[in-house]
Amino acid sequence: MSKPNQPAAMEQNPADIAREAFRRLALRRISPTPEAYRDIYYEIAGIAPPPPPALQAPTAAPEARPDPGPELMLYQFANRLADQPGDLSEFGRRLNRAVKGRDWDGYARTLAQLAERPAPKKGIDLAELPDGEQTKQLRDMLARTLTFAVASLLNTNPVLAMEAEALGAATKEAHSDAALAEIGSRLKQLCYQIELRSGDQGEQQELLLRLFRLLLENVSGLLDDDSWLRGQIDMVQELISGPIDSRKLEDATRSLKDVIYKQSQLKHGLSDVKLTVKNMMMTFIDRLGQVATSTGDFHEKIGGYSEKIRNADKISELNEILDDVLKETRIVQSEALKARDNMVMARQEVQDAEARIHALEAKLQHMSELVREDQLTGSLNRRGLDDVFEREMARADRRGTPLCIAVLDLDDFKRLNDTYGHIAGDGALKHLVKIVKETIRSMDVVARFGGEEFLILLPETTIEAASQTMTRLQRELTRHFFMHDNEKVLITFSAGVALRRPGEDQTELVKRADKAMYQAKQTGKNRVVIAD
Ligand SMILES: Nc1nc2c(ncn2[C@@H]2O[C@H](COP(=O)(O)OP(=O)(O)OP(=O)(O)O)[C@@H](O)[C@H]2O)c(=O)[nH]1
Repeated sequence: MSKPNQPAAMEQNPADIAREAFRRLALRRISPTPEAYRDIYYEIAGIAPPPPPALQAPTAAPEARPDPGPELMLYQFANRLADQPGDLSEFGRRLNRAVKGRDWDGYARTLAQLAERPAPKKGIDLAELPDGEQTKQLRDMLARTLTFAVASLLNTNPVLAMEAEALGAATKEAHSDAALAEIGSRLKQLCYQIELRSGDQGEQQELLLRLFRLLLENVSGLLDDDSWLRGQIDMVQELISGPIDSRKLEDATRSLKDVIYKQSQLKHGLSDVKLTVKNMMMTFIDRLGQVATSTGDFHEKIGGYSEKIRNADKISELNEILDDVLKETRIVQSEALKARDNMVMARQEVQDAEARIHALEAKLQHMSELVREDQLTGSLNRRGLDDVFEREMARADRRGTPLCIAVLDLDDFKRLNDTYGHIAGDGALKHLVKIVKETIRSMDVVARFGGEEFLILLPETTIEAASQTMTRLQRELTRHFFMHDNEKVLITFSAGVALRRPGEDQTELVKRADKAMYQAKQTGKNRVVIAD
């Protein structure tokens, strides 16, 4: 505010002093003459009154300054007020007119109106007026909010944080409409930017949480067996399911660290166990291979298993391989283990000795079987069959191998006899035995059971294989006809096959096979029926 040239005591606020002077005149019910005003004015200002001035009529020269003294002061006050912006200037002009017209009542009325004038309205240049107490507080609060609160909340975005601080500083200085309008627009822009960023941040947080949940689900998928770890994972999932705060995140991190530590321990332990099992199995297979060198394709299979074990990377795979190995091993196991050391040490000697023994045995067997043969067909007779039966049952029991028999009966043999004669019938029986011997294995034995009925003994044979052998024999008979007087005679037979039950004797077994053979007869002949 520019200051006029006037006494020191007046420098404080002549308008206020003038206003107070008129208030006191009114209170004391004193007429507002210049003299009365002057006395009270100097009383309020606390200075000695000057000697009475010689008044000069302001009407004589309207633009001329009045003489110094109260009128001059009233004149000066009016002029200064007229220089003020807004409605103050109108008050100034009215006071000026009153001074010039020496209309002291009018001057007093105008001053009273000035005193009662409401607070300045919007539109007055605030730069020229001091802040009210509330405005000051509000301005301060806004500046602090921007400088400290908003700026520190924006610490992840330095550009916006700096703008918030700059706005805080500008708010303290902005006293004009234009400055406030500019701050308002910058504030609006800042709010818009913050809103944008907070949307992005929320989206990023959601994406991170989704990623985290996905990881947790995968980790828990790896932990089928461990209830402790599953509990930890569930806890972490529960922690992040609700609203997230830093405490919850800390808890989740701690729990997850425990899980990761335990998991790494488990993984380490698991690979150790796998390696140990692998090595154990390799050693086992190597030893088995050494023991079983003479067991032909078993040895090759064992080699294959070693390779499989080397390539296996799951315990479950190793288990499957071990099962297969054990299955293969079971057959040779008992013999292989019994003869293990001797076989390795003196394999060649054993093989030679075995060969000699076999030759000798075969010779002996042939000789003994001569008196046990059926004279017509060359198959075993019943006595021979009984001996072989006894031997094969004992062997099957010892080895735990299956033993099957088949009972064969030629179909319509009576008609053949009747048609071609008995000699032809005999020839047909011999032809049958010849084809049987060519079809069955060397270890199988055929015996004539009586009349046109035969029995075939099939050691180490499953019931399915026995049945297939009989069907194959029927096929062979249709391919190799019995020839009588250059005539092709088709011989067929019906058969019943039976697998010996554990401990079952010869009579029971033959009875079951016989029953099955009769079923084959009754259901059309030239058939094979498996006994119950
Ligand atoms: N040539 C000859 N015939 C025999 C011999 N032993 C038994 N037979 C005959 O074989 C025939 C058996 O006849 P059946 O028991 O009625 O049986 P089938 O005619 O074969 O009739 P199905 O068994 O029902 O097919 C009888 O005629 C016996 O005489 C033998 O050593 N030589």
